[in-house]
Amino acid sequence: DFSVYNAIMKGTLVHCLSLHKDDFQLWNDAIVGVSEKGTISFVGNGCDVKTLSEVYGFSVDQVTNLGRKFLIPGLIDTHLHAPQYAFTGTGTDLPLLEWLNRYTFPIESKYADLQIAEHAYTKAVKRVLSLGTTTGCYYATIHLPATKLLVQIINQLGQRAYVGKVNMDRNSPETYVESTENSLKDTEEFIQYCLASGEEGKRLVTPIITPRFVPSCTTELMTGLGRLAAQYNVPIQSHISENCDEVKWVKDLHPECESYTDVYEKHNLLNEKSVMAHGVYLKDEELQKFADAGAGISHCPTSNFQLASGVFNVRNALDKGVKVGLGTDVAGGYSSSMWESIRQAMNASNTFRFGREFNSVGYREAFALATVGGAEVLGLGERVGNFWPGKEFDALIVDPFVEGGPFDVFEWENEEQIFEKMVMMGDDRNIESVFVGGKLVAGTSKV
Ligand SMILES: O=c1[nH]c(=O)c2nc[nH]c2[nH]1
Repeated sequence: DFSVYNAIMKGTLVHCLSLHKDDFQLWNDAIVGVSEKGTISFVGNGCDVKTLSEVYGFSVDQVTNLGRKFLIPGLIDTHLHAPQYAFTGTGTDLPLLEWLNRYTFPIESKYADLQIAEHAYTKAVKRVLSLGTTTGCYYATIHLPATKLLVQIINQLGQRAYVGKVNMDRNSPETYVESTENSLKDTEEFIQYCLASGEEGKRLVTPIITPRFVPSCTTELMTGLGRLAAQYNVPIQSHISENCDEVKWVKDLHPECESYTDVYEKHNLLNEKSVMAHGVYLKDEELQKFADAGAGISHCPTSNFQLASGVFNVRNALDKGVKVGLGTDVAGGYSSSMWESIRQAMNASNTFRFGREFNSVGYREAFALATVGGAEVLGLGERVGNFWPGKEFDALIVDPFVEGGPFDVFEWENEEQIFEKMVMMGDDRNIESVFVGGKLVAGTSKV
């Protein structure tokens, strides 16, 4: 059991104080102190190590020198489906609604079997941790026992997470559907199970209410889930406006509502604790409702490209004051790597400037979306996302010079260029250590 409690590290620190591109900070020779609780006690300039050692009461030889390795915040995946991990990178030939019926529902229905769940969930969580995802916002399946098991696995492996038991009581296959009553009962039991697993503030896993999307939930179910969300003061996640056929279907199902956003709003499922995935086809008035409600969007560009859903305009949403984070959306997304999501977010944003003024999300902003952006969307802005003192030490040690790594570094390149290469070309070979709350959860630590 390795940890960096009570440790002091010197290295190149890269993080973002906010989503604004001027709030990107890269400090050569930074010093980061981690408390005995695994939180960040201070951040300073390595040139002042002597003064810092007097102020914070450590001895200079206690400092671990990481050399030219980077110290960066852990990545935050605001949308992924744990049961779909097993078929990531396959089933790339169908649009959303056909893809759900052909590939997704048959696989998810297998998680009634706890052996399958244990095997696949363990692989999924280990994989995303090794890629540097320190917080994941997960969908499980409709099955209560397997969803509880996912919580246990995440707790054992030490990841920070939101986990939702999926709710589906209409328009679903016979083998993968539940009654409204059972759906609500199991959801409440799941919430209580998670909340009982540890004290607020110390628990790694938070329960999240998870109506799959409007087409698979009746009004009665959505109303009940809105009530549970309020009663237990827990977050909510769902999908919204991902694909044209889906948007049209929701319009047909709910002629009484003005928009897709309005359906969630009318069922008390749109508030400052909501994380809605995709939002590709949201109209400006709907984005305004998001901004007014303080609801967040999980932008999942890898998935939007793979399922040919459409392209979300991040810049427009940010300009409207909407909170945005990034998600892999495994397995709509072909990669469980948040590094891929960062790159695809840049590509997605570039499509809006073909032949026009340069206004895309660059690598600094995309990195910010994957860290501070995700933290805000999940309501964890006070606890994770960057190296602000007092926050949890959810961090990665990244080695851009690793033997056999995915890119080369040249003598004339400066630290920012090297970091840019990491963002654009890096992978788990470069990730030496992954810490959650100061605890080593993947990789090896030489600290
Ligand atoms: O990308 C997606 N993945 C899913 O599993 C899903 N369910 C509803 N809508 C969805 N979109």
